[in-house]
Amino acid sequence: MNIAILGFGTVGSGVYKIIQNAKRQAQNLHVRHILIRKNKKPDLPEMTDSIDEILNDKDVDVVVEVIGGIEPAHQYIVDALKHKKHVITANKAVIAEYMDEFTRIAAENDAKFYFESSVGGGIPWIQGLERALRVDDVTKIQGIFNGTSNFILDQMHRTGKPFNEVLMEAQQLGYAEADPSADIDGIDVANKLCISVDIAYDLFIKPTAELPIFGIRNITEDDMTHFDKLGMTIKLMGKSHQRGNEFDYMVEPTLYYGDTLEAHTRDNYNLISLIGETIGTLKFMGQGAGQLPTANAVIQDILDIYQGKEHLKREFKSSFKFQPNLTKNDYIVRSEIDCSPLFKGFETELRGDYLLIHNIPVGEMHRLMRKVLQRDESAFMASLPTKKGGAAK
Ligand SMILES: NC(=O)C1=CN([C@@H]2O[C@H](COP(=O)(O)OP(=O)(O)OC[C@H]3O[C@@H](n4cnc5c(N)ncnc54)[C@H](OP(=O)(O)O)[C@@H]3O)[C@@H](O)[C@H]2O)C=CC1
Ligand SMILES: N[C@@H](CC=O)C(=O)O
Repeated sequence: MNIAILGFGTVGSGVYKIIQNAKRQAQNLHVRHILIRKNKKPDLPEMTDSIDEILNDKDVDVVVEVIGGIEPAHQYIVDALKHKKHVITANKAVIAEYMDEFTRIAAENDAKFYFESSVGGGIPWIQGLERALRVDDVTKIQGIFNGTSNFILDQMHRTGKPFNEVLMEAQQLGYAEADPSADIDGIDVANKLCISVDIAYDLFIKPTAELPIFGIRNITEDDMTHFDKLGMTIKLMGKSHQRGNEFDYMVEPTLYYGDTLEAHTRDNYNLISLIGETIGTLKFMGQGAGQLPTANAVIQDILDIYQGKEHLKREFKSSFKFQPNLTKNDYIVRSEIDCSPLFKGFETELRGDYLLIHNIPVGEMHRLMRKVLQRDESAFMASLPTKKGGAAK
């Protein structure tokens, strides 16, 4: 099977490396072209800066898009599918934005569009979710979806190193996005949750600014110490629930007690869970970022095509409505301003530098927190865990 790799960075070079050292079924794969930027000096005989050379090469079976970003990645994927080439991508930003278009064009051209590596890096999450959906409705998805933010929070927690130092380490290790604000502001989790929700509920939701998304940019070493004293560990989570004809969606820092799997998810690892009617809770864990785990998932998709393994069909026809206030949580807020008047309709409690807000609808919490941020751009919030039926105090 002949492959063209678009983009030769962390993931692209990982795919090349695995195929060059091929073992087992990967021995059936051959890299025919590697697209590099215009005017960049090619270091390998497979390198070209001409996308047309790749699109017009009848012997290319699969195009692997790992350039990242929206354009030209979007155009290259569309063009490759229209040239009847199968497309594999790890680019969650472009999938979250154009999943419906890619799915339609792939079907019209009898081509496959697979993207296992885009959510959870090396974890077979999409495969697991699609498999669960063969039998069950999935009523809840929640996960640590971002390796960089998990690495940052875990390192801060275990070593006490400052945020910026561990962010730099994550960048050096190849975990972070080209613009790491996507990792720390929750945008990358938002994209991955959109992709998961699209598949789980068979609808198409784009990662817009109106969705409840709050990242970890503002967490401080003092916050970490405070949470530690409470016996809790903080994780950046993506969550969605489906009830009746409605679903919710949120990205937010979340506190976990030390005896949970989430609290024990370290380094660049991700932990993604689903709840299905008959299967109950299923958890998927593995390296959510990094060269070889991600490249491994790309290769798995290519091998699925090689073996003629079909993935789940998507029609995006479900009538579920987005309801930001479907679920309620307790939250902890740190701000330099007195923000309790903003939350006056809810039960609140002042604990030192932190305000606890009880039983507030999630959408409302995120809406009010945006108001807090307008007056104090360093404010931070996290949702609190429930344990044995009760809210954390
Ligand atoms: N790194 C990871 O752990 C994971 C990454 N992903 C996703 O995979 C994709 C690739 O990520 P990653 O490999 O880390 O990113 P990198 O930035 O390391 O690699 C991207 C490569 O594409 C090249 N490139 C950019 N634009 C063009 C263009 N127009 N034509 C040709 N080449 C181009 C870049 O060149 P230059 O260096 O000159 O900019 C760079 O070599 C992203 O969508 C990312 O979100 C998904 C899961 C995990
Ligand atoms: N930047 C991403 C890369 C993988 O998706 C992350 O850190 O998870």
